[in-house]
Amino acid sequence: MAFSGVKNDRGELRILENLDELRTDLADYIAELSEAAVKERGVFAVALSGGSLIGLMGKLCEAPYNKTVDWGKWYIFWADERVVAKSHSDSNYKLAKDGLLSKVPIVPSHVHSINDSVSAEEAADEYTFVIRQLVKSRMVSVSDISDCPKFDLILLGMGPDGHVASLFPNHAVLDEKDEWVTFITDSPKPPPERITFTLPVINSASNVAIVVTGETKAEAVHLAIDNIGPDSQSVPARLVQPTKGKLVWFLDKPAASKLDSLQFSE
Ligand SMILES: O=C1O[C@H](COP(=O)(O)O)[C@@H](O)[C@H](O)[C@H]1O
Repeated sequence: MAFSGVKNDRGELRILENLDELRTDLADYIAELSEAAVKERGVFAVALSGGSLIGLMGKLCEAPYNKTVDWGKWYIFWADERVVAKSHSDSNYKLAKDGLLSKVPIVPSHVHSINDSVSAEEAADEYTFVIRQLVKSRMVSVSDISDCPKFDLILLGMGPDGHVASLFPNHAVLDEKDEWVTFITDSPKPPPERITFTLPVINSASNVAIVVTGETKAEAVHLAIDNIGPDSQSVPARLVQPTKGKLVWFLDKPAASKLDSLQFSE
C-alpha cells in the first residue's frame, strides 16, 4: 500500500500501488465487514453501485473469497440504478449480475433490484417499500438517530464530476431530506432516468466505501477530500459523511495524484 491513514474529517484513505493491490484490499475489506456483520446480526446488507466498481470487486469471485465468504447471508441492494430493462447494457443490476452475482452462491431471493417495468418515480417508491419491509424484519438495520435504514455497507464509485450513486453536482436531489430513495429524469450522464439512495440514507450506513481509480478523477478526489473552502461544497462525494459510520476511500495512485501533502511510501 502506498499510503494508509486518516485525512482530516474525510475518513480513512487507502491509496494502493496499483489496481491489483486495490482489488485485493477491497476484497479483504468487504470480506471482513461481511464476517463481522454475519457474526453480529446473522446477515450482511450491502448496497452496490454501477460503473467501474463491479470490476474492481472481481477478486471476490476468486479463491479464497468465493469459498470463505458466507454468501448465503448476503442481501444485495443498489445505491443507484438506471431505469432501463434489467437486460439492458446500461443496467447496474445486469453489470453486477454478470460480473459478480452469477459467480458466487448468493440466494436469488436476497437480491433486491428495482422494478424495471414502471416509471422512475414508481420504481423509487417501490424500492423504498421493499427496503421498509426488510427494515421491519431487521434484515436491514435501522439507524439509532433517524428512521433511516442502516446498511452494513454501501459501496460507491465516483464520476469525474464528483457524483456518487446518482447524486449529481448542483442537482436538487442533493437536498432531498425526507425520502430514502428518490428519482431523477435529467441525469447529466446518460441514461437520464435513474433512482438513487439519498444522502440521509448513505450517511446512515455503518460503513461507506468510495472506490475511485484513474487520473481523470484526480481533481474531483482533491475537491472531495482536501480542505479547500467553498469550491468543494458542490462536489457530491464531499457530502458523504457517515454520521456514526465509517468512511473509507480506496484510491489508486493516479486518482490520488492531486491530493495535498501526502507522503507516499515507495
Ligand atoms: O453512472 C454511474 O456512475 C458512477 C461512477 O461510475 P464509474 O464508471 O466512473 O466508476 C457509478 O458509481 C454509479 O453507480 C453509476 O450509476
